[in-house]
Amino acid sequence: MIEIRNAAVSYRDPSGARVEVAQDLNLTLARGEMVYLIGPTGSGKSSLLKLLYMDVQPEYGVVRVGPYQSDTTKPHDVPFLRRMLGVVFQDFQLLPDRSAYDNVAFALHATGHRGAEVRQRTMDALSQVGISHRAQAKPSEMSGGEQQRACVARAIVNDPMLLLADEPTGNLDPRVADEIQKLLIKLNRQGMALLMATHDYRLVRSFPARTLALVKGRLVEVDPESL
Ligand SMILES: Nc1ncnc2c1ncn2[C@@H]1O[C@H](COP(=O)(O)OP(=O)(O)OP(=O)(O)O)[C@@H](O)[C@H]1O
Repeated sequence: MIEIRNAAVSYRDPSGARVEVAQDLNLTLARGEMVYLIGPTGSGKSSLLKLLYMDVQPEYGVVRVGPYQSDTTKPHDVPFLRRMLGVVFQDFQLLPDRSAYDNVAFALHATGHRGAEVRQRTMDALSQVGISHRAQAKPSEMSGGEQQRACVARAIVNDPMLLLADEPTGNLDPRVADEIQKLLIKLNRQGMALLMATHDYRLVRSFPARTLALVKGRLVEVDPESL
């Protein structure tokens, strides 16, 4: 259902020269699978996630997400592809002047939902992440953990098949990081595939799952216990 085949990622440097970040990337994610993506800073973890939400096109090779394939998906189809994915970032990226409720409801409005359905689904998502009592709080009134829970609610409210998490615990202390990780694992067990980029080897050891490392531009399977 989710596949990267022989793909490479490259960018242009300021002089216009092509700089290859990753080559021969191969990844298959089964329905409901959980995978960690580790690697040193700058190794290309975020770029690999961007391949999947088609923010970056592969230099060569193919990316498939459900029925969408990178070489045939038109720009106007990308928003439909993204409805199948939820994305959570390290730096939350909540709208600062809106409540947790509005931040989550916004994602539903963007996909054409209206009225009572928005209210019901927004409150369900906030309940699932444990912050329904903070629905009216603005980001500045919420703890880091609460803000990340609101981001997770926003990411899951459209019921995605895959949750992409890019360093979701990077701004949180270890206790709160563990709570967020438990939340992501709970959602994964309910059937949502999870691909999580992280630097936090302590977290990977505490909650082991299939772990892939980006090493010199290539994906290598590693034993989480060995980290
Ligand atoms: N839009 C871009 N234009 C040019 N170079 C880029 C662009 N995005 C990323 N890069 C470069 O590609 C490389 C991989 O970046 P990427 O953000 O994917 O790595 P990462 O493993 O996620 O890093 P970190 O752990 O620090 O977040 C880096 O050298 C980065 O500078």
